[in-house]
Parts: sequence; structure tokens; C-alpha cells
Amino acid sequence: MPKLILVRHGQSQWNLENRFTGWWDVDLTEKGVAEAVAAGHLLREKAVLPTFAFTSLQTRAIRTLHLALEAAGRLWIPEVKDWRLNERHYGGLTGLDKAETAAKHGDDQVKIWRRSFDIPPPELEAASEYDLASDPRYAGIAIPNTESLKLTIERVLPYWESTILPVLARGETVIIAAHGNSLRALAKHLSAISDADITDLEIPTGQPIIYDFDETMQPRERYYLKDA
Ligand SMILES: O=C(O)[C@H](O)COP(=O)(O)O
Repeated sequence: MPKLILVRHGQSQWNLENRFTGWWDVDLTEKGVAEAVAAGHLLREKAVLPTFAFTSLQTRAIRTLHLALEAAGRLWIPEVKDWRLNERHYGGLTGLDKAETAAKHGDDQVKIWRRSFDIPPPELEAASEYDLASDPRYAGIAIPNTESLKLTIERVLPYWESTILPVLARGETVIIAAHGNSLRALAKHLSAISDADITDLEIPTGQPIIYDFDETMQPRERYYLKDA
């Protein structure tokens, strides 16, 4: 039965500092490294061994993938990196402190920016220090100025359908190391979560989530590998 493993990167420096991150490239903390290694040990312990990997273009997800694969003895498997698995772009909120932003704009407004389905945060200004236009990894890519979950789904899902699903369908055990909101986008689709209910879905760092697929490539309900 094809198996899909979703893992959100381990704690990042800006998770620790409680700052909006999005597409900004932030590395793992020591705790994040430990979470990634623990995820790999869990894969090995439960004998859920990936044969093909996908990740984003962001350091925190790439390192999480590599640390987990190394701990699982699978550093050698093929991997593909793609911007479509990046975190949702946090627009003009990038770099701001989440608590300070809530104090300034109110908890309700920040909840809308963070968890509403289709209301994007304010756009990133072109002159912002967080503008990624000159980052070589995004050469040729139309970098968004902000993204709601809906907009994130609009780039994650076509990639899932065109590129990841066919790999899974040929019988590979696929691991996707990505981000809170790119994984919420995928889980919304795979678990058929409504636009209203997706608000409540939180994805913890470094905790492998499994989808088993049946012979018609329909996903069963997801579960945490630690509970299997
Ligand atoms: O980009 C970020 O700030 C985090 O990775 C996810 O943030 P969120 O919990 O506000 O969606």
C-alpha cells in the first residue's frame, strides 16, 4: 500500500522568536535539529522507510529532511526540491513579532491573517528588506507578495497532482518535508477538510503524519506515526 509521510520542519529560529516567517529563509534551532533527528529515528523504529523525498527550497525544511533521512539510514534516496512546497508567503507581516502584531492590530485580525482560508496578509512592499527578488533560488519564479491558504493551495495542489502523486502511485514510500501551511494545504485536500474547518488544523513541528493510500489511490484517514 503506498504510504505518504508528511513532516513539518523542526523548530526554526523564528518559530522560537515568535516571528512571522513565510518565505524568509531561517535555519533550525538546536531543538529543531533534535526534532528532525527524532522524526528519523521514529521512521526507522516503525519501519516506515521513505524511498523518495520532496521538499521546499527553504533551509529549515531541507535540513529537516536530511537530518531525518540520515537518522533513518535513508540519506541516499532521490529527492526533489520545489518552491511550490514553500511556506505560505507572509507578505508585509514577514519578520514581525506575532505577539506585538496582535497587540497592535488585535487578536482577531491576526487570527484572520494566520488562519482564515482566503484573506491574505498585507502585501510585502517592494523596498522591504525581506524582498527575495535577488535570491538566486527564485530566479525565473513569480515570487508572490503575500499568500492566503487558498493561494497556497493553488500552487501546492497542481504540484501534488502532477509530480508527487504519480511517484506515490508507482508504489514509492514518499516523504514530504515542508511547512505548517503548505502541509495544511495538502492535508485539507487529502482529508477533505472544509474551508471553515481548516482554520482549526495545526501541524506540529517534526512530527511525522502518515496517509496510507488504497489500491485506487484514495487516502485513508491520516494519523501520527508516534501513535501507530
Ligand atoms: O511562517 C511562519 O511564521 C510559520 O512557519 C507558520 O506560521 P503560522 O503558525 O502563523 O501559520
